Amino acid sequence: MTSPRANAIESQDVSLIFGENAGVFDQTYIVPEGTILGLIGPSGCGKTTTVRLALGLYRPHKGTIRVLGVNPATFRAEHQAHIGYIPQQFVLYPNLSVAENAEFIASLYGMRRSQIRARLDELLEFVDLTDARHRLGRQLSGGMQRRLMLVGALMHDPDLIFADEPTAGIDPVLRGKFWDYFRALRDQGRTLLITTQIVSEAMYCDYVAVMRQGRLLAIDTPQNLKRRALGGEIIHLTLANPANLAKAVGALRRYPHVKEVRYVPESDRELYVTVDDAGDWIPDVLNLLEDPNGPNIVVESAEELALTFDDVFIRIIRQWETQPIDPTPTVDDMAEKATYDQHRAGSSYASHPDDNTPRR
Ligand SMILES: Nc1ncnc2c1ncn2[C@@H]1O[C@H](COP(=O)(O)OP(=O)(O)OP(=O)(O)O)[C@@H](O)[C@H]1O
Repeated sequence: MTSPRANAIESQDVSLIFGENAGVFDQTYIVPEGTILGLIGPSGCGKTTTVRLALGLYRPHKGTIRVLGVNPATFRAEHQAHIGYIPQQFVLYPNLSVAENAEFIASLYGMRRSQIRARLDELLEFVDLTDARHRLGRQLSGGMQRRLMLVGALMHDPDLIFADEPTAGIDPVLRGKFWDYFRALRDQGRTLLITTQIVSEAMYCDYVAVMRQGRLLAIDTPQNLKRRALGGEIIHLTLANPANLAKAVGALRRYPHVKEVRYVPESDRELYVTVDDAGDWIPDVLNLLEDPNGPNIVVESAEELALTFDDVFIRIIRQWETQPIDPTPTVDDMAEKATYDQHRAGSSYASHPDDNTPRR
């Protein structure tokens, strides 16, 4: 068995309270090294505050936070050298070229000219800005400015990258490209914490934290969040003959692996059937219904109901509003669950010596 990766970020019971429902409350989460955590929630839910706490720009009123093994409130230049940050409000020098803007940022990290030149060529290529390297900041489109900010955040080759709503207000094609960049950085072994209000971006993340009113409502893999929100996965069944609907419901409700059977509104021959894993159970459900010695029902189609992340998030928020849910993963996808739980178990928040030595 491979040993779990270390955690780039460990936050335990962290609160920073600006006012009633303003700030962050009892935040417990981890970000394993080499993964992307997406922090998703509406405006004002506390995403930027979460990032600022991890950067050491804010100190918590309560709880502990460790970033690359260190309390971020005590970060020194040697720690910051491992961290890249794309803030929500970015600054570009309008009269400097693309290359000069990036060089200026790199010089703040004390990089040498030869290092800067090699790194800049590589990064401009990475974000398709090579042809624009001599263009002035004020001549760049909004999308080019964003890509230049990414270059600036990566110049000093950080291990851990924070990006605060990097895809806000940009077109879907460029948004997709940004997620390609982020996943490529993840594949190089870097860790990313990315905030967004765009719920569908959850699918690009390894782990997703759903935030509302300063609280983390749920943290898990995108697939597991779907399962938790729905109580499993849903098979959408269409029968050939409406006359068999009641018989099918009876047979399915007696089947131990079926968790729930619901009628599809305004249809006389369709059903939603909740199971643990739709892919695994569709053949069994078909065999059960079509058994000539049993119900003998002809099924016209059976497929997994593809719900969007918007549906999933609405359900998570509704569940939280009616009965606050445990934010820890409770899932049955063993591989993914084991990974996240191993990281959690391995993070002994209370036992960290309060040292100030960067881990890498
Ligand atoms: N320095 C501060 N002083 C007082 N209140 C603050 C401060 N910073 C943030 N807040 C409040 O805390 C809450 C969370 O703000 P935060 O900026 O973290 O949210 P957000 O999810 O990043 O929002 P957005 O998506 O609009 O950037 C908001 O109600 C905000 O008004």
